[in-house]
Amino acid sequence: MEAKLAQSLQFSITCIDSEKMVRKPSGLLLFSPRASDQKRLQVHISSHLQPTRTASWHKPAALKVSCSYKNFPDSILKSGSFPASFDEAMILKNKSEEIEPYLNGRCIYLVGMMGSGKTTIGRILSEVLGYSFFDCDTLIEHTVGGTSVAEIFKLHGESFFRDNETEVLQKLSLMHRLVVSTGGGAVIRPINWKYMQKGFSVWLDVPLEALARRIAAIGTESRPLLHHDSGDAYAKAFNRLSTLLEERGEAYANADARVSLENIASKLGYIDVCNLTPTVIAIEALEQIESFLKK
Ligand SMILES: Nc1ncnc2c1ncn2[C@@H]1O[C@H](COP(=O)(O)OP(=O)(O)O)[C@@H](O)[C@H]1O
Ligand SMILES: O=C(O)C1=C[C@@H](OP(=O)(O)O)[C@@H](O)[C@H](O)C1
Repeated sequence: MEAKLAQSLQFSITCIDSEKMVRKPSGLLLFSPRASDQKRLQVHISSHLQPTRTASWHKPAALKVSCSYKNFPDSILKSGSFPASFDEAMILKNKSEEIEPYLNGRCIYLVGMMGSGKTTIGRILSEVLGYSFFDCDTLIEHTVGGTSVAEIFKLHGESFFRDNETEVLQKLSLMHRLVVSTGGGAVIRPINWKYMQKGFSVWLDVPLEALARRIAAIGTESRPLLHHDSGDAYAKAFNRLSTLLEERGEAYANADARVSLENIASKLGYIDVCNLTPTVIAIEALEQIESFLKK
């Protein structure tokens, strides 16, 4: 899919007719929240429903539902090595059906530091919303003849990479019904915001410690700005990421919506953000988009 888009980016842009593709939500879900919230919620999802905060995802609920696991795409129940609970998957599906009509086909751009989960969360969001998913880095790699991001940095330098990044964002901004995982540095050029403002931008705000843990676990081969040959992987990643975050913090805050993992963890009573599954984070992203839409 991304290969195909990369080709179309080079020749012509195929604009997707969002009107024809809008999904009509339907279904009936019955939620029985636990003792802490005795109020029984009946959530009718109909095409006339206003986007309201109906079932709150942060209260794991005993669910009486009219569907089964078969109703969920694989990516929701299992994103990489992160299995989602049935409750989480149900709430995500519910929330996505609720807000999808109000997006009017506008794209969602995920921004955030390297390792913040833009690709992981982006794939989940695209699946539940019935959108296509694109990763800017992958599109840039295709545009530059299949050269990896690391090689592009090495052979042509960062500003060449940034020019390609801007070009890809400009072309994506002409399209509809996409979830786009941008590169961590896309926020530094004001022109990129002009393109992203055609849709909704969502900042995945992940604490530095968690980012450094993730980067140390997966390595820095594909992330040239973090690459190092030796030394303590966690400490190196932490130091480099913290410098980058100082430079970019304000730029990320330009996003329409912010998904703070610290805020989600505190709502759920978790001490560490590493307990948050991608599905829970995707639900919060939809809730934050919904709040933005209501402004
Ligand atoms: N909620 C999460 N908890 C733990 N690890 C995560 C979570 N989300 C993503 N990851 C892991 O972090 C790494 C970076 O995620 P990725 O989605 O590639 O980030 P980005 O696209 O922002 O660089 C991957 O190994 C991914 O599996
Ligand atoms: O933060 C950055 O400047 C970069 C982030 C990377 O993308 P991810 O955020 O997807 O890792 C990639 O675009 C490039 O290595 C530069």
